[in-house]
Amino acid sequence: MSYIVIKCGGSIIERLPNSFFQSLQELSKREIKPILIHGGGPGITSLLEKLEVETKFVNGLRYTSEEVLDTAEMVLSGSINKKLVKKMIEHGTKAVGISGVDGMLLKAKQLETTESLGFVGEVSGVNTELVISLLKKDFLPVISPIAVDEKGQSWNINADHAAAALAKSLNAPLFFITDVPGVLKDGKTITSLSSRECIELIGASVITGGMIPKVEAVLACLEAGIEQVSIINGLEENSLLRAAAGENIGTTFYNKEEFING
Ligand SMILES: Nc1ncnc2c1ncn2[C@@H]1O[C@H](COP(=O)(O)OP(=O)(O)O)[C@@H](O)[C@H]1O
Ligand SMILES: CC(=O)N[C@@H](CCC(=O)OP(=O)(O)O)C(=O)O
Repeated sequence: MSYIVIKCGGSIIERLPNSFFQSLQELSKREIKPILIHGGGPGITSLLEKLEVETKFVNGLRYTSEEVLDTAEMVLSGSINKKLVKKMIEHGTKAVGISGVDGMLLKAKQLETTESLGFVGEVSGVNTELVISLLKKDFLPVISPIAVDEKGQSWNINADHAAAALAKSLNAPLFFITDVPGVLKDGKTITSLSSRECIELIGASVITGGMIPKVEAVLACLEAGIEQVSIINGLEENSLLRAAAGENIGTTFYNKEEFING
């Protein structure tokens, strides 16, 4: 069985066109099986504001205290995960929502960074058996990026990082669905990028904020030999189906240097 991993960003979850869910339904009937992993950063921020808990980001990653962790888990594994599953059911898809905690789907350890980020983790293992068993029964897994360690401690994983770990463990192409048409420079979409160019664009502060973990995730995938990673606009009608059909939309990252501009 072969797979594609689709990561849907919190930036657009509330605004996804119906064609996105129709595309997932269409893809789920094909031989290459889709798996959806989602974020929900704006939803977490909005609940934290209501709770009057301060929140800050360091290079696109949220500083996660115990209180922030509880809120993130509630929003990601609760409301957002179920909202997506219900939308997919409405479109005829057999969707099953699970968090990275369930069945230790995403095993975590603390993310090592220069500045401590609290309960921000990185994925140290993926229970691919669980994902594959759902797919074999024709369920489409919808995964939230809260992970767990052997002590039963939850960890907040940036959804882009979690998507890369999942794609790497399944050796699957990865599509990031977000609110911009791809990586932008001077207002224009860069259609293809190499690893070297990505690092340069981060260094030059062209890539900032939430685009940093996305590009870090891309680099991890390319390093692991994933054939194709793309960042595409979820607001564009049928963007997912078009990208899955090989159309060159958004920004595509290839691990073969000969396909790369510049
Ligand atoms: N060079 C860039 N090109 C495109 N977007 C960028 C760039 N640098 C920073 N960004 C920001 O990254 C955002 C996407 O990241 P994020 O908000 O985390 O999305 P998502 O929730 O889909 O993961 C864009 O909306 C944009 O504000
Ligand atoms: C550690 C970290 O940053 N976790 C993210 C998890 C959600 C996420 O990544 O959502 P998006 O895809 O919408 O950005 C957060 O707390 O916002």
